[in-house]
Amino acid sequence: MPESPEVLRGAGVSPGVGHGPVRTIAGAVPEPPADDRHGGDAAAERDRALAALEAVAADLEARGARAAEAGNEDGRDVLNAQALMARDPGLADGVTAAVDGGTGAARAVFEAFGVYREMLAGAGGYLAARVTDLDDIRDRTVARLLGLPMPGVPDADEPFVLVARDLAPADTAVLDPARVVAFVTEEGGPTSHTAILARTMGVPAVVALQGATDLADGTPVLVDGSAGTVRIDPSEEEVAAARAASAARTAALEESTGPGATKDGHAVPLLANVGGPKDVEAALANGAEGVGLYRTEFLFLDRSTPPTEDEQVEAYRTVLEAFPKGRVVVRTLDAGADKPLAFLPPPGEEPNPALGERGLRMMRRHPDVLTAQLGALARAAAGLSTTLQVMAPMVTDAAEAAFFAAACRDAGIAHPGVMIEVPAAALRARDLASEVGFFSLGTNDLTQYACAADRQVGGLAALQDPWQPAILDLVAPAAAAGIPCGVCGEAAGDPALACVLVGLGVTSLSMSAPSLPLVRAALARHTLDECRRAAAAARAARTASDARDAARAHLPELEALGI
Ligand SMILES: C=C(OP(=O)(O)O)C(=O)O
Ligand SMILES: [Mg+2]
Repeated sequence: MPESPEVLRGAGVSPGVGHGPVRTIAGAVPEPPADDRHGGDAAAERDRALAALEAVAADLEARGARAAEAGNEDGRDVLNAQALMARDPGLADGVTAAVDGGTGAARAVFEAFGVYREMLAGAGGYLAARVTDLDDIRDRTVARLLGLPMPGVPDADEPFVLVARDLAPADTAVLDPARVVAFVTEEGGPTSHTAILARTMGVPAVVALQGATDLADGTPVLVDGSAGTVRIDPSEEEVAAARAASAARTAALEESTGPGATKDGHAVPLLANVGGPKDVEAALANGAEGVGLYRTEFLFLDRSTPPTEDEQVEAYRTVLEAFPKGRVVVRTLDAGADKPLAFLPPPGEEPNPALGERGLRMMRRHPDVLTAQLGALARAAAGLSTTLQVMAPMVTDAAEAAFFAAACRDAGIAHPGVMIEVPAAALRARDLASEVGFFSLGTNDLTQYACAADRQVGGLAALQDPWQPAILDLVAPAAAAGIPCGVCGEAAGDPALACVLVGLGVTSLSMSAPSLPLVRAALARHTLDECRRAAAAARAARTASDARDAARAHLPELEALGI
């Protein structure tokens, strides 16, 4: 049936249904003209400028208090630090001097911030990373003085659908999942960090939706994060039907508990992807049997110096202790490309950072950082019953796998493994399997590299699809290489694809915690044989969408789960 023009289609990256009015993150605030002069009353103009700064500081503090009430204490700290910047006496002096010289309030604010901006940018590292925070305060103050809409996440009393070109980490620090019923972005691919964040928060999301930011504020929309659709001005019946499907799914999910297994009892441990101790609660709440991917670089994003061994031990031990009967797979730092770390910059200009020094390549250049991390991991696991497994990202061949295994052995780590996310490693998985004890397939990067489609480019979403039969062809040799082979890329969280991966021989699945129940339910309703038939049918297809359809034909129970 052709779809009505009221339905826009993007990439569904976080399941669920959200209904509410559109609220758009306002666009850039323009620079006030350089010749902006006030009418002559300098005292009044100065008061206006300083009052605007104070109002911005107070608003940031109020948002901080709301973030803390919603349990987001990191968000509160970021916002309080911004409020302090807005109240900096040196900044007020700069504004006063410019206004006294005849400059209009908005331009005076813009120029006073400019001085600080240069100082911070010049300082490099952590301080340079604060330039964005400073720009945000400047833009808020200028918007207030010029009567323009406030940039950043809008304030609203009723639940709303947040629409943006893309979401910056600073925008998301204050998001309250009770108020934001869905995300819709014009950019961002299925493996972008906006998509990962949406899944972590359990908020339905559609990304790479062309024309998203043309939706007028207040337009009612119905977002389906599984189908990737946004229905404009839906009827009451449509909203009710979507809600009913969503409720049926929730009911089915409530029945799905316990360890992961197919209908005929083939065990498939279901694990969580975490970025640090803060994600443990959601992992446990969703029944994770352990951690399949601990992205350690997220602990150290905002620092100009490497973390000390003691700091690391604490962060690792908290996660290890949460799974005394399970396993925790920790990934060594994956610095570079989409996860730049200030204290580990690339050695020089890299025209293609995704193809540059990242992951294990970076660690080989900084062996001291790798040794310290492995040492901290060994210390963190000492005396605990949890099984610690440690894996390296961005491994290309058997020599690199051997290097990593030796470094682990030297540190006293018993279970070294590697991620399979470079096509060369997947094709020669047997060579790598003789060096390490396990594989974990990173389907996000594997898809990026196999399809030559940068995961940060929203326009290429169709090519960043792990249903591409070529990706399944790369999974197969890794799963058949004779050592345990999990999947920790986002593909593991797609219930239909999870069944296919199990059919290809994958031995565990790790995903954002909110995806666990649906994957558990999908597996529990299909036999290993059905999964194998679905996998064979998907590999025999010629396009990603044909592969999806072909697999579904062998997974009859997906529909009952609203998938
Ligand atoms: C799990 C993966 O790692 P990341 O998304 O952190 O690069 C992957 O590439 O699939
Ligand atoms: Mg990766």
